[in-house]
Parts: sequence; C-alpha cells; structure tokens
Amino acid sequence: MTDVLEMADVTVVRGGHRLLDGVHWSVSEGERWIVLGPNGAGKTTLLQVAAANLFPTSGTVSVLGERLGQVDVFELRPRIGFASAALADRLPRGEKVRDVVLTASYAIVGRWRERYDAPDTERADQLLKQLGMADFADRTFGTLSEGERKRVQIARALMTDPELLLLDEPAAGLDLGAREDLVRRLGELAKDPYSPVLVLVTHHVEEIPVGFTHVLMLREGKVVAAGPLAETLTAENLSETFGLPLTVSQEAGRWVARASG
Ligand SMILES: Nc1ncnc2c1ncn2[C@@H]1O[C@H](COP(=O)(O)OP(=O)(O)OP(=O)(O)O)[C@@H](O)[C@H]1O
Repeated sequence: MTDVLEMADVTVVRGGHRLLDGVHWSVSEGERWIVLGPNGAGKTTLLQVAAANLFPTSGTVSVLGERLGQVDVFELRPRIGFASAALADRLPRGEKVRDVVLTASYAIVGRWRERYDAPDTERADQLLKQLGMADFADRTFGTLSEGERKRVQIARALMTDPELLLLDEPAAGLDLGAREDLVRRLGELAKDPYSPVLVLVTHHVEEIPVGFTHVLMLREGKVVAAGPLAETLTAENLSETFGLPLTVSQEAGRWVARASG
C-alpha cells in the first residue's frame, strides 16, 4: 500500500508553544482516519500541515507522495479536499449553492468571470445530489441551515475529485438529527471504494461514522495512540487523551464514551 500521508517527527512551534510535538503519522490508500482529542490538542494544526497549508517547524511531511518543501504546493493543494469552519466563514452568503460547489474548481470563493464547462456543472449537481442537496442548488448559501451548509461544504471539498479529503469537525454545531444525518452520509462516503482517503477531526467518539478504520489520538500536541480503531480506541487511551477516567463501548459500529465511576 502506498503512503498518502507520512509525517516523521513533526513539530510546530508558534509563539513559544509546541502546537505539535514530535508527531509520527502514516496514512495509506483506502484508510479512513479519525483525529480525536480535546480542545487545543493540535488537531486543526495537524490538519493544516496535512493540507499543505502549514509548514512544520521541524520534521518531514509527505503528502500524496510529494515532500513538503520540495513541491509546488499550488500543484499539490488541488489534490487535497478540505472543509473547515474557517473556510466556511469565507463562503459568500449570497452565493448560489451550486456556485459554492462549482467555484472549488478554481480554488476560489465567490463566482466572478471564470468559465465553467457543462461537465463541471454536472459534477457539482451530482455531488449535491449525493449529499442530499439537489433541491437546494439554486438557493443562496446564507439561507441554508447549519446542517445543510455542512453538506454543501463536503460537496465543495469533493468537487476537484481529491485523492485526500480532510474534514475539520464537520458535525460541530449540529443538532442531533442533523448530526446523525451527516454521520450516516459520511459512513456512506467511507464505504465507497471510490472515495478519497478520509481524515475526520472530532472531539466526540459519537461522531465517528461506521466504516472508519483508524484513529489518531492527540493531547497537547503529542500522539497518545494511533492505529486501527478497534484496538486503539480503548478506555485507557481515551482517558489519557481527555485527561479523565472514561469508559468506551461500541454498538452496531458506532461508539459511545462516558465518564467512569
Ligand atoms: N499562532 C499561534 N500562536 C500560539 N498558539 C497558537 C497559535 N495558533 C494556535 N495556537 C494554540 O495551539 C493549540 C492548538 O490549536 P489547534 O487549533 O490546533 O487545536 P485543536 O485541537 O484543533 O482545538 P479545538 O478542538 O479547540 O479546535 C491551542 O492551544 C491554540 O491556542
């Protein structure tokens, strides 16, 4: 199996703080990863490095076979799909939903004078359909609910047919129904063999979709544990990651955690 992502001894220092501290991480073709950890653990920083948006202070990073520092990141970035709250904030509220997806082709937010061919529009519509948003294509982004916006962002992130898809807390801020809907859709994406390699950041084990295969657990910039979900997401590792005694169980492929005792 080829390596999609390879980090060796990656450290990121900002303002005297070690946001990431000696991270080793290897992601291979076909894997679906969860990055789990408490607030401030460094999850977003890790994703920024994986997205080739942030260069580490030390250590080496290879993404899709290209070594950061030796590759033109403007050629690499279109091969990586990315969705985060920070990116969503930049999407114009008055933009048509179809255009929010379409403009990803040019890595821009907000349609202007660029030209799109019919296959681009067809792909945007197909992705909106896949995410259950076909009926919303002509609405403006600002009129959507939070859950609907999240689904549009995932469609947008898939527009360039990326080889790696990075999702930073896609279920944050959703009510129970919208969260379950999104987790189910991410589960469908996970089981599709044509999907890109997936990396999903979350604080909550309840948000791990069925079909995800691996977990990297992060605390204070350090990897607590990383490996296949079934053997890595233990009560011991979870307690160490979140800094309190926790129990964890699995039911029908979904995970539940609570404070023990
Ligand atoms: N430029 C910076 N200078 C100093 N510290 C920073 C800087 N950027 C981020 N941090 C700190 O680095 C830590 C890790 O941040 P990061 O956003 O990666 O964590 P996270 O795990 O994604 O957190 P959350 O779950 O709350 O989103 C935080 O404590 C944050 O305050």
